[in-house]
Amino acid sequence: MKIAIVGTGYVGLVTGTCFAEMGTEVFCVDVNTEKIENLKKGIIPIYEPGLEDMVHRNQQAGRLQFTTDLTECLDEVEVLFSAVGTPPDEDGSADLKYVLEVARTVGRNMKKHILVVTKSTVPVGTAKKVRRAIQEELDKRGVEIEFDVASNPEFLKEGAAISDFMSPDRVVVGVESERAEELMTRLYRPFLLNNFRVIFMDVPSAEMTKYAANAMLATRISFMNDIANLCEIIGADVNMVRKGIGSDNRIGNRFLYAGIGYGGSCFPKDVKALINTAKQNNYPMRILQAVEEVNDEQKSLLFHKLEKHFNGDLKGKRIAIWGLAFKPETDDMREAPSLVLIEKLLAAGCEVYAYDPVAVEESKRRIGDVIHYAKDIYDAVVDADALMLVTEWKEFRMPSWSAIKKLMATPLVLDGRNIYDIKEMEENGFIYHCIGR
Ligand SMILES: NC(=O)C1=CN([C@@H]2O[C@H](COP(=O)(O)OP(=O)(O)OC[C@H]3O[C@@H](n4cnc5c(N)ncnc54)[C@H](O)[C@@H]3O)[C@@H](O)[C@H]2O)C=CC1
Ligand SMILES: O=C(O)[C@H]1O[C@H](OP(=O)(O)OP(=O)(O)OC[C@H]2O[C@@H](n3ccc(=O)[nH]c3=O)[C@H](O)[C@@H]2O)[C@H](O)[C@@H](O)[C@@H]1O
Repeated sequence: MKIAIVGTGYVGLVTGTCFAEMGTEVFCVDVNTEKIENLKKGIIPIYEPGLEDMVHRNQQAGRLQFTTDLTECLDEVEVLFSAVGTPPDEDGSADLKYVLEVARTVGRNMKKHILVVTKSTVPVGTAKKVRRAIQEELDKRGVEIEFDVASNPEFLKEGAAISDFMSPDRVVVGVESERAEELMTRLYRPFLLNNFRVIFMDVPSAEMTKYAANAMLATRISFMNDIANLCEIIGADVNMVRKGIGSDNRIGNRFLYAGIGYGGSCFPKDVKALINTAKQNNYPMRILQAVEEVNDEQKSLLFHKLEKHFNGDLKGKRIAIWGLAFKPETDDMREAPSLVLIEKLLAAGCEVYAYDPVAVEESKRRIGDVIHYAKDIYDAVVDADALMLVTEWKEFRMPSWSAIKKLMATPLVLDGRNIYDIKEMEENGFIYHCIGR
């Protein structure tokens, strides 16, 4: 089968490459000329483990092609996935301009039946708008061509995108016709040969499932951060509490890690969008409002701990930061807790020395040289008054504490991800603060 993926970002590039890996012939389309020219040369625009090799392999096999012109492949493909961005509008609702632009391009140029599948995260009702936009363009042309729309939200996580896509827990598909169901079954069967886990449903339910999943995961994180903050006040240890509750099958042990708040391109955006959808329908999402509030405050927690340690006097302090990306195994810094922390540190008159294994270029693009970039974890802590652990990259887990103690001006460590052992840190002579203990 031949398919097109429109939007070659995190989701589009991974989706296209994984479908090609299963033998599908894929055209990846993007309006960003530089991105497409680079991809044609095999240069991958994002850091995602395993992606580069897979792109090259499928490019060489001729199954994966890149273009800026959708009309080049529109006559050949049976299915078109739209995976363009849906950034938050000013009021927090999802901005659908790119999604509808793709729909209009399809309507203006299609010559035969096509199934248009929205993979982007979009509010309930979007498939209807996509259908209407395509139909309006067909009407303008005065032609009658059948087409289907479907919803297939994506659940991959950055940093684990390939394995999430290749072996998904489930695939959710909203359809309105048997033809669409049959096409989607053909596409996903190779991924789920022995245990077919495609859940077919109506389109609005599929659209809603995506927001409900992200909102539920964000809720777990804010809930645990709230519990952690209380643990700290009353003398309990959130790590123990996490183990204690996570071993209950009904709760499960994933996504229960307290920290300095969730970031990334999706949880913050999707929680806002769902609150907004509810508001537009005169329903208050009380739980999600609290989830957001807890998360916003949590991003400042490490800064407040630092402020408390130095009795509010941070002017001229030299602070080391380990980790800039919003989570490990990615260079993505969208809504990263590091950005909130850096802003506060600079406003308080600190000098910041940061290190991240892959996100330095992205940080320079976003905030430029307002901070110093260290060449490794040891370089970052030279003469530092405090070390703040922001992203739990594996390479930060077992540093040489004796070397670090010699390099730092003050042996103060603030761990925003609870990766170090309190006893060991104290034995090594550090003043150690973490979350929820
Ligand atoms: N990043 C993630 O981990 C996940 C994202 N999502 C959702 O998937 C969607 C895409 O997200 P990302 O891949 O992160 O976005 P992204 O910003 O990385 O990529 C979007 C791409 O679409 C392109 N584009 C915009 N308008 C276009 C048009 N008219 N024609 C062709 N290309 C166009 C842009 O140039 C860009 O390369 C969003 O709705 C997001 O919420 C869903 C699951 C996971
Ligand atoms: O819609 C999306 O874009 C995606 O959003 C998240 O994936 P992602 O944002 O890539 O990363 P996560 O691993 O979910 O982490 C999100 C944030 O939560 C934080 N987090 C995660 C887990 C946890 O226990 N505690 C915690 O603070 C992470 O540090 C990170 O800042 C979801 O996990 C994916 O299923 C979804 O497809």
